[in-house]
Amino acid sequence: MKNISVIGSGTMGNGIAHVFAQTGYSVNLIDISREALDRAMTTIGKNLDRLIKKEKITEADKTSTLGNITTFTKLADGVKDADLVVEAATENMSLKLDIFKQMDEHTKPSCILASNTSSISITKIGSATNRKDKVIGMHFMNPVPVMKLVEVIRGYSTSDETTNIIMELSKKLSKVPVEVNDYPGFVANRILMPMINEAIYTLYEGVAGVEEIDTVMKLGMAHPMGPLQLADFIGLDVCLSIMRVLHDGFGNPKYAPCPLLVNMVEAGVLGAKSGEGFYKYEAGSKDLTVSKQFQK
Ligand SMILES: CC(=O)CC(=O)SCCNC(=O)CCNC(=O)[C@H](O)C(C)(C)COP(=O)(O)OP(=O)(O)OC[C@H]1O[C@@H](n2cnc3c(N)ncnc32)[C@H](O)[C@@H]1OP(=O)(O)O
Ligand SMILES: NC(=O)C1=CN([C@@H]2O[C@H](COP(=O)(O)OP(=O)(O)OC[C@H]3O[C@@H](n4cnc5c(N)ncnc54)[C@H](OP(=O)(O)O)[C@@H]3O)[C@@H](O)[C@H]2O)C=CC1
Repeated sequence: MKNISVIGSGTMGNGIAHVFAQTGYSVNLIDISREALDRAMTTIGKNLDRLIKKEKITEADKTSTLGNITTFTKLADGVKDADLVVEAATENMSLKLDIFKQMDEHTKPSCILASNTSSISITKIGSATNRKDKVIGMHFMNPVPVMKLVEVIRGYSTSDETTNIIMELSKKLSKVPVEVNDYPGFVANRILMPMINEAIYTLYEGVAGVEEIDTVMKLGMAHPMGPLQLADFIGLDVCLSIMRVLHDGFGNPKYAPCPLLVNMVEAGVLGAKSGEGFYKYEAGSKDLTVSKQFQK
């Protein structure tokens, strides 16, 4: 396996492109938006600079990593030589079905088609292709260059061969793969997202404020980030999409998304990527200030 294409260059796509390129793979990074691609290359450059500062890599490593990445705005051009495509576009079922249909048309028949989806059925995504055995979930965690886990999700028809290739490839990226079956939210978000949703309900019901909720979970449970800060970090739109997949998939009211989460997403308040969520985010500042909306 030599050529990797990554579709979507947002929060996750840039990190996935980064780790493949740093491991020596040739990466085609594809997004519909040229600005998103430019932003992604700037982010990858900054994250490589962090590693240089910590003397983990050299300037020459940075140059070769960036040199391994080529950007494209047309899917057909970016995937034609791929041995593996990792789709990391917006968490939306119809969008993913359309992208997988296009991937199936424009890639070599031997190419494996993976999705970084947080929760959407790999079996359903596979149904948009004529190679269901080669469709798999390759779920990286955010921030991709730092987090060790890759959740590898087998769809109903995913072959042993495809699963083994992706398990071994994840190890080559210095990650730890864990194989799971294809049910809503898989394992990671079946457990994480109801906790985040419950933290939002706790705020919504006035049990405690933003900082208090996050402090309880950071100091009481040794979480590196409180659940509200983590929701901002993941993206509130992504959190809402995942809760909807759990709610629809299991039909159990315990997964109903908190109305406050729904309202925030409808208002375009999406967390760190939009500059505001439960906290305010200013470019270049590491300070965390609670959003005006939630100040006492
Ligand atoms: C929604 C889904 O489907 C699945 C998901 O991804 S759920 C989200 C999973 N992720 C988490 O739970 C993350 C929780 N948060 C954390 O682990 C930490 O807060 C964090 C790693 C993000 C930052 O850690 P921190 O100690 O506060 O900050 P900081 O000291 O600056 O960074 C720690 C390390 O991460 C690196 N880092 C931090 N943010 C980074 C980023 N965005 N990209 C690349 N590297 C980053 C730093 O360079 C630093 O590296 P070293 O250990 O080599 O020094
Ligand atoms: N955020 C997280 O913590 C995690 C997210 N995930 C999953 O990763 C995937 C990506 O999420 P995330 O990176 O957060 O999302 P972002 O919104 O940050 O990025 C998605 C990117 O995909 C682009 N895009 C939309 N449609 C297309 C298309 N047809 N072709 C190519 N690119 C397209 C978007 O462009 P535009 O902005 O112009 O629409 C945007 O640049 C989702 O499936 C999500 O569930 C998995 C693990 C963690």
